Amino acid sequence: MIELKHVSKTFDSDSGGVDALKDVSLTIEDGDIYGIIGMSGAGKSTLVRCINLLEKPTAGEVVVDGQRLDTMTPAQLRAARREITMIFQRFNLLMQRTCLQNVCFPMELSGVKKADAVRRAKELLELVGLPDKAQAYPAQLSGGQQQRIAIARALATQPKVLLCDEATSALDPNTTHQILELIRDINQKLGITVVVITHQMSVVKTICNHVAILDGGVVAEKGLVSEVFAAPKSAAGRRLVFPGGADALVSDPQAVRRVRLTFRDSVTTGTPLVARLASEEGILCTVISASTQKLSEEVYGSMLLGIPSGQFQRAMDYIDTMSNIRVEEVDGHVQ
Ligand SMILES: Nc1ncnc2c1ncn2[C@@H]1O[C@H](COP(=O)(O)OP(=O)(O)OP(=O)(O)O)[C@@H](O)[C@H]1O
Repeated sequence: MIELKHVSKTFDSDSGGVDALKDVSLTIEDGDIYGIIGMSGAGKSTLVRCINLLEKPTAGEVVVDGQRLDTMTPAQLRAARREITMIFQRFNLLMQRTCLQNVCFPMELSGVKKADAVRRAKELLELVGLPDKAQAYPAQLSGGQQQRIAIARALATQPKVLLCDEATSALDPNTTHQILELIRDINQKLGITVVVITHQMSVVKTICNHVAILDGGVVAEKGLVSEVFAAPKSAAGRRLVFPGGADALVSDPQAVRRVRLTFRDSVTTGTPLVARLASEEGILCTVISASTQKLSEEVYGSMLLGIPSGQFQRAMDYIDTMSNIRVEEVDGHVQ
């Protein structure tokens, strides 16, 4: 289990301190795939670097597998870091070494005998689907293949935790999908806990079970991906899940009040709500935006309606009678 308890990180800069993380508390269970998402500058990289103590928190505790990392000696920390490995957006492979030598490298550092290291490296190249690239150099590989080698190298010390810092951000959508499949496969086969840092919703939706949304160094909300993404409660969550600030331009806030409806399951998403409001209640709403998404094999719908101000309460009472629909009024900025 990874536990961050009231972690804060302040960087010194010429113009004063920068509070990159403010009182962040998170628990990531063993074997989970946990996404940390947020806009640029939200503190994602700082957070992930605090998990393996590449950054030392200014305050708070980092506990991995029951061991408190932030009070360890450098030697203890080096040993603990073998269990917490990391992959990066730019792969960070050693370009003068072959793929096999890259995968052997962390084993060399930790004193594994050469023959054993080579045997394990070959198994890992097999696991990531590139057994034939052992003697190739990184520059001879595509970005997706380089990330596979980086994953093999990260697994060389038999870690318990794999940290992925924007690991697919430099890849095209198809390759991204393949790498995410590989990470999920490794999580299932080896039981490794995975922490995914990303600014892409699609990445979190594809592989994560849980997610925390970071905003300005603070955890704005956290929970199951299906729950957070179906009905985000925080302003930062709504900005991520329902982008489209232009919505505010397409209806007159003086004449209509806006509500966001979120639906769960295919029966509810199939309900002709707008038509029923019109035919049964005589309320003519405008649909400002609407979408459906699939999360964890469930279908979720979201619709932003403009309801004529004079009929607002009647419409809300009617919608309240329907099951599996969550309704909330949103302000003029449509968050
Ligand atoms: N070494 C540093 N010195 C000073 N400020 C820093 C340092 N590292 C990060 N920061 C600041 O901390 C804040 C959080 O940065 P961080 O890189 O963690 O965000 P991020 O969410 O990962 O952003 P991005 O998605 O753009 O990488 C930013 O304001 C950044 O400028």
